[in-house]
Amino acid sequence: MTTQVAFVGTGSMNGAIASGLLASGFDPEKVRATVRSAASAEKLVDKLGDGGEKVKIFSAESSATANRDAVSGVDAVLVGVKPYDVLEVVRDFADSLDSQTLVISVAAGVPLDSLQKAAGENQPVIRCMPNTPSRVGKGVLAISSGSTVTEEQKELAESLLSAVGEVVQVEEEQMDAVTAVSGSGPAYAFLLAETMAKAGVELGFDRETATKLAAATVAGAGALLDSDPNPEDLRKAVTSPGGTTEQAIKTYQEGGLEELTLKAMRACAEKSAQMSKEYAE
Ligand SMILES: NC(=O)C1=CN([C@@H]2O[C@H](COP(=O)(O)OP(=O)(O)OC[C@H]3O[C@@H](n4cnc5c(N)ncnc54)[C@H](OP(=O)(O)O)[C@@H]3O)[C@@H](O)[C@H]2O)C=CC1
Ligand SMILES: O=C(O)[C@@H]1CCC=N1
Repeated sequence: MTTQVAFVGTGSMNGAIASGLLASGFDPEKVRATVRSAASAEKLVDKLGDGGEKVKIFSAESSATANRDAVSGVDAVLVGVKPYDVLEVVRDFADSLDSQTLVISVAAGVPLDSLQKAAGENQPVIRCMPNTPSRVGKGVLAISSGSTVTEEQKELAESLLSAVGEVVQVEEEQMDAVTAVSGSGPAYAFLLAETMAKAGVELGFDRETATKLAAATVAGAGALLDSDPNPEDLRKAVTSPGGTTEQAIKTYQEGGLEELTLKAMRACAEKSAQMSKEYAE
């Protein structure tokens, strides 16, 4: 692929996409990445993994034109700064974009309309809600395109993003729900692993062993789900009638796991909707 791509703000999320893209074989010499501090720029080489040393890295602290330099002449820009920084950062580099450069924001709660205004009324913009398993090529990336995005540009976005996971087209109004399920979702699975490890310590393991057992179990369950995306069947296959698992599942269900999960995901979606109002322009 000869596409050139710039990552503006390369932290947890954009760093995961950049690493996943490089691991998929994308030419590191076609990748630029920016961060705010010089210290983060130094650490980024290692964080990017395969080919990280060939990526051109810019820091906004070291150069006031870092983001403008990074986006100039590329085919796609992935904006991965915190939501409250997105519009200011996009406005700052907008004049350095080629007219065809695709601007993809991965920020939660920043509406397409606001991105469009910040980038310029004819600039192609896409709102994306990815997740961090993109780092290992197992992401889910929901995208919603602005009105000026051509079919060819949608294909470019899909071909770039599908290198790190599954790309799903959604309507923008579904982004709050997407954030609640897949954007924030990895944290729920990690919380489960964390909680299981703590409970393992209560049951008598040292912390290291408990964490190893819990993490390997959640990772193994994820790998099974990957080969057979049917959680209910997989759960039933572990649960022998009258056996041990049944006791644990019953305890979870009687304790309100379903209601609590719905409540947590509603809170997440509501926060995303509230942010969309805050960043509406
Ligand atoms: N983390 C996640 O799982 C997900 C995050 N997102 C979205 O991704 C975005 C980033 O979140 P996350 O990766 O967690 O945050 P991080 O804090 O990890 O990353 C933010 C990055 O932006 C850089 N940055 C800040 N200001 C500037 C600037 N002016 N110019 C260039 N770079 C800058 C930071 O550099 P420095 O380190 O030097 O400060 C850092 O590299 C958010 O909008 C979030 O909503 C979406 C889906 C999932
Ligand atoms: O917590 C957040 O706001 C970001 C968006 C989705 C996952 N992390």
